[in-house]
Amino acid sequence: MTLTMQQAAAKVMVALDKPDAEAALKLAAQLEGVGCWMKVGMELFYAAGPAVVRELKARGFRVFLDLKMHDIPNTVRGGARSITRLGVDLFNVHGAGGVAMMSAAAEGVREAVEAGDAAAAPIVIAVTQLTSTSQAVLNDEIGIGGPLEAAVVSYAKLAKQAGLQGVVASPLEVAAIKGACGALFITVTPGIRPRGADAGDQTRITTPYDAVAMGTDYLVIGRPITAAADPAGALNDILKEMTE
Ligand SMILES: O=C(O)c1cc(=O)[nH]c(=O)n1[C@@H]1O[C@H](COP(=O)(O)O)[C@@H](O)[C@H]1O
Repeated sequence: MTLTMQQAAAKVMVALDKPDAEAALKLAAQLEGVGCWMKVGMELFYAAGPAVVRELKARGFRVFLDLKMHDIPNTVRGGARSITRLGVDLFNVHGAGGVAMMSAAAEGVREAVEAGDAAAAPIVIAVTQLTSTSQAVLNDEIGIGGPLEAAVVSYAKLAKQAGLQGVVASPLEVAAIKGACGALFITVTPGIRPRGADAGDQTRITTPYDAVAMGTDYLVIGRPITAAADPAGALNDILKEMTE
């Protein structure tokens, strides 16, 4: 299926990895009206907190809050309640916490919605293996044996069992995840690099075009946009590539 520019924009989550609200909102202003999501991660949230999330929502962005919660189930349940009250559209927990922890996140969301503290339930997804992790690091350093794809699919199945709606993985694993968990199980994929862009610390990378061809639902893209001299132009080039 060929995407329109609007459909492509709705699949892009821009990683707003900035040190403070001023820098983040300045960048967001340049991308307003395009239709992309904003991802607020640790760097920005630890500095600017819930206020920056509310401001992005007020400016019309859909927001992915990326805090990768990983703690005992009771703590994660409470964290999920707080995040749900904040009104984000999607957030993640770490799959490494296991089924009880991931289920607690889903329960926290339900509790906040049932208490009338949130208008809608955010989508909850689990991180599988970070896109900076290579096959060699997984096997030789972390100590998980076998193919990386199998480890990712195993996390995806646990996330589904826990009642989560999807996972974070690289586009390279999307077909295997959808094969194991169904076409509707959401895949959110960082590790996106336009041809010729610096991979940086990412190891499992694909181009925006390949990510779309591999069937990913959402492309998380940071530095190729946020570190560009013209972020709006860089995003536009990526959207054009996605519609090819
Ligand atoms: O959960 C995430 O968003 C995430 C998971 C993962 O496996 N890899 C990964 O890169 N991310 C995030 O995706 C973004 C990628 O940014 P760039 O590498 O600058 O495009 C960063 O904000 C990461 O924190």
